[in-house]
Amino acid sequence: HTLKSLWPFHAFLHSVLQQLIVKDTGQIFIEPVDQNEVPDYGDIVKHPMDLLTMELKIKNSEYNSLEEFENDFNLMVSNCLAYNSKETIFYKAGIKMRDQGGTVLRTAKRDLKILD
Ligand SMILES: CCOC(=O)c1ccc2c(c1)NC(=O)[C@@H](C)N2
Repeated sequence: HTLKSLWPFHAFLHSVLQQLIVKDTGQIFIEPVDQNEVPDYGDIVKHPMDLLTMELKIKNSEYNSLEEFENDFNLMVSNCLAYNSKETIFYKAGIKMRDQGGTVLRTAKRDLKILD
């Protein structure tokens, strides 16, 4: 059996998401930005994304490939780097998530290839 046939694809994505959640030590990516707390967020960020929303999309089978999952990860990070100025904690956490999450995704992509 390969992972693809034995294990539903969404179980694989869920394990990748868990690894990204571990990297979010400041827990700033774990749920949607509260636009009541950050009133101008919607003026700058047109397509918000966060890890909880990605989990719900996995459950709804909305990802048909690792690339689609990766696109939402990259959207989440680019929103963070676009909205927050460079000297902020949020921006620095965005850089860290881009780098550490990128490594998680590269390994996941390699794992999928090996299993084919
Ligand atoms: C309770 C106030 O919460 C926030 O101000 C806040 C909380 C979470 C945030 C965020 C802001 N900004 C962001 O760019 C994304 C990454 N996360």
